[in-house]
Amino acid sequence: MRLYAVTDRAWLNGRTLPELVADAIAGGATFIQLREKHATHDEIVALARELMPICHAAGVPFVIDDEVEIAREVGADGVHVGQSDTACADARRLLGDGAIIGVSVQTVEEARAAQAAGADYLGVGALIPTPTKPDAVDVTSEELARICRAVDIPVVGIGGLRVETLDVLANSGVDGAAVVSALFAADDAQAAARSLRARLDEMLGGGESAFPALPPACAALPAVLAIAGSDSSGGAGIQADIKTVAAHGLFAETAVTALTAQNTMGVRNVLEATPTFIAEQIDAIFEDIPPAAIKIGMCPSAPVIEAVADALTRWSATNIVLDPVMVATSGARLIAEDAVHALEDRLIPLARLITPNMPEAEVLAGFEVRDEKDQERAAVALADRFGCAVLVKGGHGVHDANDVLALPPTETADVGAGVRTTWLRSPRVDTENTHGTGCTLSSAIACGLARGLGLEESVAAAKSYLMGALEAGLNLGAGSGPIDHMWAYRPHQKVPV
Ligand SMILES: Cc1ncc(COP(=O)(O)OP(=O)(O)O)c(N)n1
Ligand SMILES: Cc1ncsc1CCOP(=O)(O)O
Ligand SMILES: [Mg+2]
Repeated sequence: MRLYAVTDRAWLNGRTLPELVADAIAGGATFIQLREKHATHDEIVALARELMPICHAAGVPFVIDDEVEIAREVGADGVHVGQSDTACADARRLLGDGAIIGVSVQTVEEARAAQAAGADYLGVGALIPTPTKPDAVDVTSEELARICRAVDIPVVGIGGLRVETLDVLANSGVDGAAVVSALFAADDAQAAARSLRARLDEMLGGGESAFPALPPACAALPAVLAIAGSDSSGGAGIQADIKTVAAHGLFAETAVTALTAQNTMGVRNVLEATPTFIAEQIDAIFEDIPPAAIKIGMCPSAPVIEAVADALTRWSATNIVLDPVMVATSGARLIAEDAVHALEDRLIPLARLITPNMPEAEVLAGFEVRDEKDQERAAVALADRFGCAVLVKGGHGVHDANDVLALPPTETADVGAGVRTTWLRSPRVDTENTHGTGCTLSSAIACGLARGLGLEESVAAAKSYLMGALEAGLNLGAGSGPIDHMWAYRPHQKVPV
């Protein structure tokens, strides 16, 4: 809701509304509302049908002002209604749970009532009197701030907002600005959107989100299943997976393979779940809310690996990212020899991607992996042998964290060709607090796949997310502490490139 564009054909001057909307989106508009007070029913329908594909191609939600029936007729993402329009609860009944319903409010009482009636966001204004809506009720910046504090749904300010007046939003708690004339009366809507967006990002923090936008009106949230062990200290394992999936705006599911008693200084004890119970968890999940992607972490023994592989085969699971947790950073082996064989024979063949660190790559490849040349050779050998993509992580390097991704022909759509490799290079973040980085990276990759991103894109986005979590500089516990999974939600957080 950062830059919410509300249309008006009053200033077309030979241009078309679809052109202006496309320009506004190209300049950084994040939300579009069709508001044409002088258009007929048929004109609004025709305009909506032209604008909707432009918005959706860019992942931008599209709602219509006032006209609930038309929103339903054309399949818009939702409506925006005022205090004297169709009531929010009626709009919800007509459009269903998946629709986006915005409500204009001018007071805290109206804001609370709208939220209680099921509004998804609020428009508050006019903050500055504006000829675009001469009948608007004026709202002070103080009331805007009170409204933002009173509700927990997003709020956008509206009315007289231009780059020079955006300061009225400062420190109010708003999520964004809604503008009409600042965009649609501008000679260059794209440039205008860019300036507004830049100023808003500067004022409200953030900027480019680390997370790709969810599809609008997302009634069926993609689920990501983590099959892994619990880390009582919360930084790694299932806990890191849940936080990562939630931070990506997705729905986390879990099948717990083992409980560990641990903190940032070490693991004190492990209690393995029985293979039968692990299978029961996976079956329960697939029978009800099948995941769009799966991350597999700690599978401590051969019977656990067999149970997981059998269950995933039974459900023809896809988009599996396997973090072959075998060797601790200290070099200690974490799973038994026969478990390594079970991993190779049963689980790796089901994976779309495996993410070994250098010591793990060494165990799987059967030769020393000490430098970038070895890293690449191991990635190619493993991708060849298992037919899946392989990310050999270089987090053990002194100065850098360069990872190599080997893609088998099935991932490159180049069936005649062999394995292709690509390097993802980044500086090493100077911190001791790296507990849970492997778990976090593999879950974040699964999130990308669940959203429908390609494998390379998912890996790049996940690496960027992990960098942000490391750079956030969280410093908890006496040992190697956890990273900040929610870093991108903290105001004014620096965003990595
Ligand atoms: C984002 C946003 N906020 C407020 C309004 C105003 O809605 P309303 O009060 O119903 O007035 P009209 O737009 O219908 O004149 C809005 N449209 N969008
Ligand atoms: C629809 C609306 N609701 C309150 S003010 C307003 C119009 C805002 O127009 P502008 O951005 O041109 O001032
Ligand atoms: Mg209205």
